[in-house]
Amino acid sequence: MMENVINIQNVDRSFGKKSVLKNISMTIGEGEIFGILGPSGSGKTTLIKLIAGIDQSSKGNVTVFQQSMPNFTVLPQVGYMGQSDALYIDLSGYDNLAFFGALYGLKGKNLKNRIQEVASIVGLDDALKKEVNQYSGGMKKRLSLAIAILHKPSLLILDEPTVGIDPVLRKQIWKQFTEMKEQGTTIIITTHIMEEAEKCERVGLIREGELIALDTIENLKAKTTSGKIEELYFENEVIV
Ligand SMILES: Nc1ncnc2c1ncn2[C@@H]1O[C@H](COP(=O)(O)OP(=O)(O)OP(=O)(O)O)[C@@H](O)[C@H]1O
Repeated sequence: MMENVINIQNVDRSFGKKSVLKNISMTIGEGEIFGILGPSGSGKTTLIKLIAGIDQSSKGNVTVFQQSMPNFTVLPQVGYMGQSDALYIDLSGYDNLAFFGALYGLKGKNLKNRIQEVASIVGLDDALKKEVNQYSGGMKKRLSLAIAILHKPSLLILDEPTVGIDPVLRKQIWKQFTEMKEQGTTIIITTHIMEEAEKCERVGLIREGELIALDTIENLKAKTTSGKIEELYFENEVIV
């Protein structure tokens, strides 16, 4: 049986008087590729930050690997890639990877090999020696992704991972996600692009902080008359 890695129960998140997440409940299973789809400002980033333990809910519970979040003991098992790059731009790509690798406790030959491995996954083999301030936006994004997967996390949380990445590399990165999934990694991806959401096994649709639908792409499409998931955003009824 597939175990639930993530359990979100009646979660609210407010900033002052502004309610950004409203009574969200969902579970995500081990080895699932789960998409969080919603327009800009709907609350996707806020939600995954609660899962990653970077932020705390105002109400309700988030558990990851059966631990109530935020929880430091869970962090080594989590890889997180935010929307803005957290890179040292005066260092080379290699040194960025070496720095974060050391934080994760990787050393010596293991670290070296793993850096080569992740660099090749994201197509940065030839750019590792360059300083990051010479990288393009897409290259920085790929380096951030390489850092997020460096320690082989069991849970990978990615905020719009393939924005600014060309289709060829996007395909390669998705292939890697599938391989990681097959090895049991749970992957959560936020996106506002339908095509990207369609690659996920299940998708939660968020609108103005509410989870309006959650299902497989196939089932979500079956709930529409046009066969287009976008349609669900224009319905008033919440179908979770
Ligand atoms: N720390 C904060 N203080 C106040 N408001 C915040 C804070 N963080 C997020 N918000 C607000 O919460 C809402 C949801 O933001 P969030 O970043 O989660 O949306 P999103 O769906 O990820 O959007 P995008 O796709 O543009 O990143 C926005 O209106 C945002 O202004």
